[in-house]
Amino acid sequence: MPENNWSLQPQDIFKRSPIVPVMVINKIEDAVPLAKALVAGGISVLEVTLRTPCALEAITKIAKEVPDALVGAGTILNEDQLQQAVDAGAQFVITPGATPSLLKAAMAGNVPLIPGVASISEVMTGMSLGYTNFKFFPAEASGGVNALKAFSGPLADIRFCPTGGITPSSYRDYLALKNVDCIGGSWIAPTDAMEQGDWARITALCKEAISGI
Ligand SMILES: O=C(O)C(=O)C[C@H](O)[C@H](O)COP(=O)(O)O
Repeated sequence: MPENNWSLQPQDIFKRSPIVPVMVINKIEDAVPLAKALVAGGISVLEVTLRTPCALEAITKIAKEVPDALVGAGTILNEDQLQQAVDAGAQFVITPGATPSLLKAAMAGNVPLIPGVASISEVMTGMSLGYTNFKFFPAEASGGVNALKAFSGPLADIRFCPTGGITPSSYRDYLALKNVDCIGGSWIAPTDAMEQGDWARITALCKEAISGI
């Protein structure tokens, strides 16, 4: 297996928080209060999706101003975005899918990549380049809990963070799987709570989710 020069190992990211909020930040002023609300609720691994114009700036601010959080960039689709996320201060990078060139570029850098996969062949491509930890996306649409159970036979040493379509009523079923350390979801950081500046509600949602595990 190739060695990596990453500043942080993906297994340490996976073990740090059982729930990874998928964050869509529309207003830069929301970035730090949102991150603080999540950390206050016991969730400290944060995925900021690069789906909004202020996402990179949000990553920079959270990395500087919320030291208890581990902030990563999501929705990375190519090497340019990978570089932008690294330059913004992302501590890890997470993608919905993966190309061999993106996998190779991240493996040569210092910031860990969690590649998105939806099939065993995609996992095998990642494994051949040294990857062991993957985002299973879109989890529910790609077979959900049953698919991950089936993956655990041939892919016994591979760890997954399922994301996509996971809800407050299904996250425990995923976390109970032996090849799952953490799950991703947007329900924990709802847009309406952010719009209302209702940070207490977000903290409460985190606490409720963590206490239910
Ligand atoms: O933008 C990305 O890179 C993504 O991977 C998409 C997110 O993971 C899903 O949007 C999760 O959202 P929910 O299904 O609402 O929990």
